[in-house]
Amino acid sequence: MLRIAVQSKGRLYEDTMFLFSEIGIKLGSAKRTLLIPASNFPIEVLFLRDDDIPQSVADGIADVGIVGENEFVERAVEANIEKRLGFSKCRLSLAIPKEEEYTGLQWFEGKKIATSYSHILNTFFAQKGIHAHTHLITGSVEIAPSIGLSDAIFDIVSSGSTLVSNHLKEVEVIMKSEAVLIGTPGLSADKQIILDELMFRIDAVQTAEGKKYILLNAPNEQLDNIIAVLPGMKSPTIMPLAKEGWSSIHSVLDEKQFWEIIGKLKALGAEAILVIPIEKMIL
Ligand SMILES: Nc1ncnc2c1ncn2[C@@H]1O[C@H](COP(=O)(O)OP(=O)(O)OP(=O)(O)O)[C@@H](O)[C@H]1O
Ligand SMILES: O=P(O)(O)OC[C@H]1O[C@H](OP(=O)(O)OP(=O)(O)O)[C@H](O)[C@@H]1O
Ligand SMILES: [Mg+2]
Repeated sequence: MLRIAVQSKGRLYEDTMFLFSEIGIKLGSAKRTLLIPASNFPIEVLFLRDDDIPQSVADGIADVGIVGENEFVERAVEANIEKRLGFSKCRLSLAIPKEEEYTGLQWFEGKKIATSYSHILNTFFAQKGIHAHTHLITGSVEIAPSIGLSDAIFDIVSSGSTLVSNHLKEVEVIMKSEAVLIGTPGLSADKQIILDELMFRIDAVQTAEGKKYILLNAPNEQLDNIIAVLPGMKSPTIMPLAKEGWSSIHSVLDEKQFWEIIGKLKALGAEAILVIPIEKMIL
């Protein structure tokens, strides 16, 4: 059994539960139980505050954990990043009152900065030769300047709307973050097998992201031209239609190239184009 530490409530909790459902891991719905085994996979889920996840993995209390990279770097513990998960994306930024004129990093010299990420901030300032005072608070960081607690803040930013509603402006991005799967050093061979299966399933979900399955009908004389514009995984599947001289073509498209390719296909005489989402992809 592999033990995985997960945030007990909050943003990462939601995103992690969604990942578990996509990779087919079912958890019993025992409310307020902090250690729940999956019913169909050899893992048990340990629910913790996200701040405690890096240490619990480093100590081997949990074998692996899902946590924001920001929190992992802040704790500076011995654990490995096994996989970047691509969700809960945010950045850690310095922000100052919006009426202040920002003059570059020197602005922070001698200033007081409220943050929950003092290790990351102090490391950054030490590298840049700036002497500032960090004031550690664990929440509601954005309110600190307006109540006289600090001159500036260093905190998580995503859309930026929390900064705007607190009359702050983002002036420096220090770190980009996303959820990561971390692992304890020296996992046993048995547990490594379970972790490999877990990562295989996550890969299948990640590979399918941004990909669409496309089906279309085309006149046979245009087949070569149509195949030339379709990237596909290896090559498209082609099947004859009951209608003489026509074929059905199936392929996989990247969402980013989607509209450009559809335009070309239509120009080549493609008809009845169907685009279907792909849930998982195993290459
Ligand atoms: N607005 C956001 N957009 C995207 N990701 C975010 C955002 N806010 C936080 N995150 C990411 O989600 C993680 C958890 O955020 P959350 O606000 O749920 O934590 P918390 O308040 O510290 O919870 P806990 O009670 O577990 O300590 C953060 O460490 C960060 O990696
Ligand atoms: O740039 P934005 O999109 O506004 O997001 C940034 C905010 O999101 C997080 O708080 P959250 O909303 O999770 O609430 P919390 O204070 O309860 O952690 C974070 O602590 C910031 O305050
Ligand atoms: Mg926390």
